[in-house]
Amino acid sequence: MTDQPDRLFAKPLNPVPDFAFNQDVARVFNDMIRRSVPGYLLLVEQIGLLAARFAKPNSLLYDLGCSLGAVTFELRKIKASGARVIAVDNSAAMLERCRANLAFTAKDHPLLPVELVQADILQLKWQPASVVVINFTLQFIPPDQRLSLLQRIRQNLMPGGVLILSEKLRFTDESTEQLLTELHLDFKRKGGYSELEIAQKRDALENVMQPDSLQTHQQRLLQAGFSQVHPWFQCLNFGSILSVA
Ligand SMILES: C[S@@+](CC[C@H](N)C(=O)[O-])C[C@H]1O[C@@H](n2cnc3c(N)ncnc32)[C@H](O)[C@@H]1O
Ligand SMILES: O=C(O)C(=O)C[C@]1(C(=O)O)C=C[C@@H](O)C=C1
Repeated sequence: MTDQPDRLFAKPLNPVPDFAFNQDVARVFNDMIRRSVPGYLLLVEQIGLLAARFAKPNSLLYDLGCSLGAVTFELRKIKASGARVIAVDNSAAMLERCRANLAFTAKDHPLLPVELVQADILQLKWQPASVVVINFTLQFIPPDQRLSLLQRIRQNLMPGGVLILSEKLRFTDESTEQLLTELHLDFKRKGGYSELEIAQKRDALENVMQPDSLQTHQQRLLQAGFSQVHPWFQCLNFGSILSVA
């Protein structure tokens, strides 16, 4: 399945529809996320490095909101005998492409088996895991359901297991929020997005994506029962946190 360049918001839309992970987005997502999230490729690669340190043999590694499988591709390279990757997404369109992408993977080195699950991560039937990754997905979960989701993740992590949570970040300091937002828009402009695309994408995300501050994430992760919370990556207004059960 060929990916296409992201031109979804290039023409005037009236009204601008709420952003949804549908066929149109899935078709351009590979391009969209690289041009929208600064440091994305480096982040995904480093997630593989962090996960490899904590993955336990004969355990599960979860990728929650797997989209096209970028994180799953990193998790399946991990050398942990008997481990399995469970890649979850509630978008059939995303999973269809993820399945096709996985089929193309070279078979020239041993890879962990992957199970694709179409489900709402809020309704997931959990099995004990050593690694859970939720990469730019929690921000699409209703804020009042985020703590209970993190508590369920914590309860299903083995001792010493980890959650790697990456999110777009909001800043409580107004000048920081304004500066990093502008720098993010500069990043999008450099990636070839027009002012119309930037404005329409922002409107489309308005009702479906609610970023939190780093402080809110840290407090909520401790409240969910994690013993250690380590912010380890930030690029402009996008960051990632490693939390240890
Ligand atoms: C920004 S994308 C995640 C990017 C992906 N993790 C990566 O690193 O390339 C958000 C994904 O979460 C999925 N998603 C959003 N809400 C979900 C839910 N409640 N249950 C399962 N998947 C969900 C969307 O379909 C979408 O594929
Ligand atoms: O904040 C934005 O403008 C974004 O495009 C961010 C973001 C994300 O963080 O998930 C939003 C939608 C797409 O999934 C790609 C990137």
